[in-house]
Amino acid sequence: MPPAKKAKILKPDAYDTVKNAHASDGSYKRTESRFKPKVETLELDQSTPGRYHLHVALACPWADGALSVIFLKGLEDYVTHSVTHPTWQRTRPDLEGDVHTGWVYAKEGDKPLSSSAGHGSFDCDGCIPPGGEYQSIRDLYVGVGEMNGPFTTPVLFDKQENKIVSNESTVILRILNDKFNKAAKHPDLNLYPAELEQELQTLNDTVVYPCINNGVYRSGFAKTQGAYDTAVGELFDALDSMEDRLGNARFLGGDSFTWLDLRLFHTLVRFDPVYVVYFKCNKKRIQDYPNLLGFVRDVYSIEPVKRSINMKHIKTHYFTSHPSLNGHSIIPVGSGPDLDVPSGRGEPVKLA
Ligand SMILES: N[C@@H](CCC(=O)N[C@@H](CS)C(=O)NCC(=O)O)C(=O)O
Repeated sequence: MPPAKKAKILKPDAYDTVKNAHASDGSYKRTESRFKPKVETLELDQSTPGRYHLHVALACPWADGALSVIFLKGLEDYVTHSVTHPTWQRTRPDLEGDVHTGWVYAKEGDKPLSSSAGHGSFDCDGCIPPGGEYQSIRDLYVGVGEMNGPFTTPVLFDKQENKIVSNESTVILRILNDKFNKAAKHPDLNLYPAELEQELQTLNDTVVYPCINNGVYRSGFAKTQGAYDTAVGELFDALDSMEDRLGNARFLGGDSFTWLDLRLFHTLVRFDPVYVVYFKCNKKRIQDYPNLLGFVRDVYSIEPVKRSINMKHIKTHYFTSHPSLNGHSIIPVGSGPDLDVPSGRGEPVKLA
């Protein structure tokens, strides 16, 4: 048998997509999503199972949050989903000069993939291809005429019309909560209680999104010391304030679990295993915040949320996808606190 071909080792920077989206002061600027329909006026089909499909990277907090809502609402038979390989790959490996790397599809049992710089070997466990001709998330965007990236997950896709319904997680969450209740097994579960709408939106817009959800990325992708110092300072101020808030209430809006808890959870559950090390968010760990740790355990105890968490995909993605941050794709040993223990914050969580 001929010897297995050795992967070619590339220069770390050559295949790295964490190169775009920075301001002149070195701070990270996330690109706005392009498909943000107004949910109130959106008309969606509620009687054709499988028409809508969610493309998910399980490592991605935004996409994984959307998958949690599919499970929470009992929509898995109506809105199908697929799961990418965790390690970013060149999406046009045969095209010389096209150095884009991003999410690609594989199926369980396929041969493991190396990082785009040629290091390591990462299996395809948990990958679910979407069927059809899509090899990557880029293919999906290109298929609807969107030639320029970023080619992000989540994407809610309408297979009948061959179009992207939305690629913005906040919009997709609201769609899944509001728009498929005839098909949902749990139509009464409402993650957007009207009486909390304004309060939660303000808390999101001023603290949770900019300083925490996006704050970890602003810290980790900063290209100057000043940009990093600002981002990490705002991040830990925000975590301190959430620690205080969750000392007085079980969830951000009080007794009931909402979309904003889900958004906060998906960042916190990745914090100790990934962001502390990878994004240099090491002033404190979630483990050092009793209320935040209890909150993460409470949310993780909600079975449909837990079902959406795949720690192997989470760790593999971050540590193997950006050669300029972790050239040899070594995955650190820690996986964060044990989440399978009672939070000590009262009765087991029950959803309304
Ligand atoms: N605003 C978007 C952000 C989505 C996003 O940035 N997803 C990342 C993964 S966590 C991605 O797919 N990045 C691919 C790339 O930048 O090439 C949302 O919340 O849906």
